[in-house]
Amino acid sequence: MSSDPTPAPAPVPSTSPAESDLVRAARGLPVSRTPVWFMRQAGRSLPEYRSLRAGTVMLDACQDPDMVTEITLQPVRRHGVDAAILFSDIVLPLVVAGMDVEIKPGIGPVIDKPVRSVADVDALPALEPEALGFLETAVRQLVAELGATPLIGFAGAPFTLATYLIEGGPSKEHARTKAFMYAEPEAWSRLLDKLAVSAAIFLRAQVDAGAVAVQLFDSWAGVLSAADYAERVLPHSRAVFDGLGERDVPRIHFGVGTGELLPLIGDAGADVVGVDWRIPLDEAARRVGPNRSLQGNLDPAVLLADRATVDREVRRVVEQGRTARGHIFNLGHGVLPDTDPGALTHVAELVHELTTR
Ligand SMILES: Cc1c2[nH]c(c1CCC(=O)O)Cc1[nH]c(c(CCC(=O)O)c1C)Cc1[nH]c(c(CCC(=O)O)c1C)Cc1[nH]c(c(C)c1CCC(=O)O)C2
Repeated sequence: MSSDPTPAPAPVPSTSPAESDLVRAARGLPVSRTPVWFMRQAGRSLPEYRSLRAGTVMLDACQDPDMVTEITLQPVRRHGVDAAILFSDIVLPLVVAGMDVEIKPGIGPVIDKPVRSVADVDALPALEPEALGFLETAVRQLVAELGATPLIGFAGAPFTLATYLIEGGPSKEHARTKAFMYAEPEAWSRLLDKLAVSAAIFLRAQVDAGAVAVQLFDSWAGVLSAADYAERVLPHSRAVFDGLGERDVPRIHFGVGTGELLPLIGDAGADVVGVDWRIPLDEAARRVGPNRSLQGNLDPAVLLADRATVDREVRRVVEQGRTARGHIFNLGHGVLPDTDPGALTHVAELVHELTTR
């Protein structure tokens, strides 16, 4: 309707997390500069994390509000990123519900008695919201400390959690998971329903305590065909987002190797689609369409290269990101353990320098 040719003025940086550049980019609104954060920014790449965590088991650290608060804040202080993401793990809701999940150092989540039968699915314990008091305490403390910096809450998507439950640990092909999906479609659907319910409880607890955006990690969804994803997985991921009800927080939906699934990943109810490094953001923008923003997609391995290479790749991602409705700069997957933290700080500064309006 408007014929005013002058572009919208750049907003001044906000003092409210709900009005931050992260939230605005997620909604496709004008930003003062492209917001940047890094998946797995809190954790193993930081020496201050390694010394704080020494002697504490990962899953205990995740349930200690003071430790969660400090670890979550570390990368915000160090890198000047535009968002914090709660320090936790996608398997935490399963642990709190009473499943015998362990995180083995150097391996990842391991389950003693994997889910292999219909009876195993029906025997899984449910997550009680009342058990998440530690999480609410951590989020409230964090929000108080973070000031204008937004906190992202997160959960693992039903499919990715199911891969750990069925395989019993990390796997490459997820063959047992797919076999169960094909052989026991009804039990599969009940399993993913249960996981969707607990993911929604986990997200609601974080949002109700003050997280202003959420990310659903379906890290391993890229192993599925589009048809199987659409029919057997997407409805359950959508149920997680629907479980947020009227909570008006932007929803980020991420998976690895999902180039062929991007339109569907958006359709599951995302405001922002997370993209790994395999396809450029301009192509990703074409695939998700004009109604969603993008997050990504610097290859985490680029951070192990020389500074000139890092700068060239950051510039490319920033330029290609300009074709999206909104862009949140991030890596295409988590920070690799050997990453020099100085490289992350540099990337955050460079993105800000290149995009300040
Ligand atoms: C594969 C894996 C999981 N859980 C774990 C592994 C092995 C990790 C490894 O040694 O590399 C165990 C784990 N998870 C996390 C830690 C601690 C810190 C660290 O190593 O950096 C550890 C030891 C933090 C985390 N783990 C996760 C987060 C949340 C979000 C984030 O910071 O990006 C954190 C702090 C989320 C998570 N957790 C998991 C997945 C698939 C995801 C989704 C993100 C992804 O695909 O990488 C399962």
